[in-house]
Amino acid sequence: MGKKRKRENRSIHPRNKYSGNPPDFNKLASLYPSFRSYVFYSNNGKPNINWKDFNATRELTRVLLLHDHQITWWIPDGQLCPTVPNRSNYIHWIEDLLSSDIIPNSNGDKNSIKGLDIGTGANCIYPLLGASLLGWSFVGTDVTDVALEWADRNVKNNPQISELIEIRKVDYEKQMIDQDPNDDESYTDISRNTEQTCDENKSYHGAPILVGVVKPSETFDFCMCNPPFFESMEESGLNPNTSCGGTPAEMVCPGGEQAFISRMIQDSAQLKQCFRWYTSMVGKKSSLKSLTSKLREVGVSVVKTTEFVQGQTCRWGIAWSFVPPTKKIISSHVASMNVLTFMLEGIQRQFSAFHVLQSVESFFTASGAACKSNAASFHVDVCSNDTQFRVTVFEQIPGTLLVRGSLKPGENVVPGLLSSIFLQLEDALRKEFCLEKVSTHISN
Ligand SMILES: C[S@@+](CC[C@H](N)C(=O)[O-])C[C@H]1O[C@@H](n2cnc3c(N)ncnc32)[C@H](O)[C@@H]1O
Repeated sequence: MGKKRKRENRSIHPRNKYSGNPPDFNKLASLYPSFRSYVFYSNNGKPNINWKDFNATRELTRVLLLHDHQITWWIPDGQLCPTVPNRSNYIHWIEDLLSSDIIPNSNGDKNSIKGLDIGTGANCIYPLLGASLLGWSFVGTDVTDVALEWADRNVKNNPQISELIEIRKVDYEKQMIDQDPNDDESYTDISRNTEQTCDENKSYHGAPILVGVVKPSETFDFCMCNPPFFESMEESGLNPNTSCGGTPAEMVCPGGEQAFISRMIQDSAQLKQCFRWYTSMVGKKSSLKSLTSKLREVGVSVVKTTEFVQGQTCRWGIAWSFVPPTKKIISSHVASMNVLTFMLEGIQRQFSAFHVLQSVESFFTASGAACKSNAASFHVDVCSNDTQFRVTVFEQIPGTLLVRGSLKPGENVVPGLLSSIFLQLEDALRKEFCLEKVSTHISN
């Protein structure tokens, strides 16, 4: 129990309303009679609810949204019931991305942030939280009638923020008609490009996600998505310890999250800078690697990942952008294929740039290359049979280093060789120095 609490504290975002301040069931029970009926007291006198009871978890979400966010909210039986503290973490992570200087902030007006929530669900949780916590405006999309009807109700029942939220139907039929019936390519050719790295060639054949949903000339600061993670309801194996509901339409899509997010990536490669940040939740850590490779293939400028620990389950977040990174982080000549860069974030306290430099040297020496390191300017010159290059380690902020590899002037290298060496180096350094949680890749 102590262990679990520690884990939750570690993961909750510091700006989350519930960080260090978990929901007070006693107080909520005394204020809301409808919630009181679900609260029971365990032997140690602590109030709790039966997490396996959908009605109890839905009522908790209702009173938390009302009490802490002044949001009037409801969903019909069986629809996916969100947990408010956990969903808030994703919102705050996006807030961090938007305020970071990883990419330049072209939208100078902090007060007019606009996001698109892919698959907003009947619960419409992200637009409701984003609008009430941060004043963001949203387009929330969905495909099912029940989701669209209830998301709309949840918006209309909150006139204080309703102006900020548009619920948009993803019109599958219309998209199919608009498409040239002989032109199957528009949706299949990009998937072919990424199939080599696609998990068992799973591809998405569902409704449009971004292309065809975003209107011409529309731009957004970000998109977010809690995708259908699973390939079947059996796979979802509904958590026996909780009852958060969830219908097949909400939980399942052919190919699962791999296919869904891969389509998001393909769409983003067409829409490019229509969004400053593309983001999605990821249900399985194993999906991250293949998604990250796909992102590299389509030429994104930045990828960031994070971990959301949600009680006993873990989820991950992945974010990417086509906006060129700020000069502050990465010099302009990074665009040349002769320079590769990656960030090491979450470096454990006992390690410094010097340790990383030493490790870079051992990494290349172990593979038979000759190395000459310069501790004063934090670089190692590497000379192998194939090529010569310099690796430099830069301190960014405490706990974050930038590692840059650059070919010696005039040096040519087999295409892809430097990036493949760098992927391995990045992997090795991350394993040695970083807490597992966060990683950032910047590549050209
Ligand atoms: C896991 S639920 C997420 C609901 C809500 N955002 C949340 O976090 O609780 C996934 C949602 O995506 C919707 N969906 C599936 N395919 C979609 C598509 N192509 N475009 C928009 N929404 C889609 C489903 O109907 C469902 O409401």
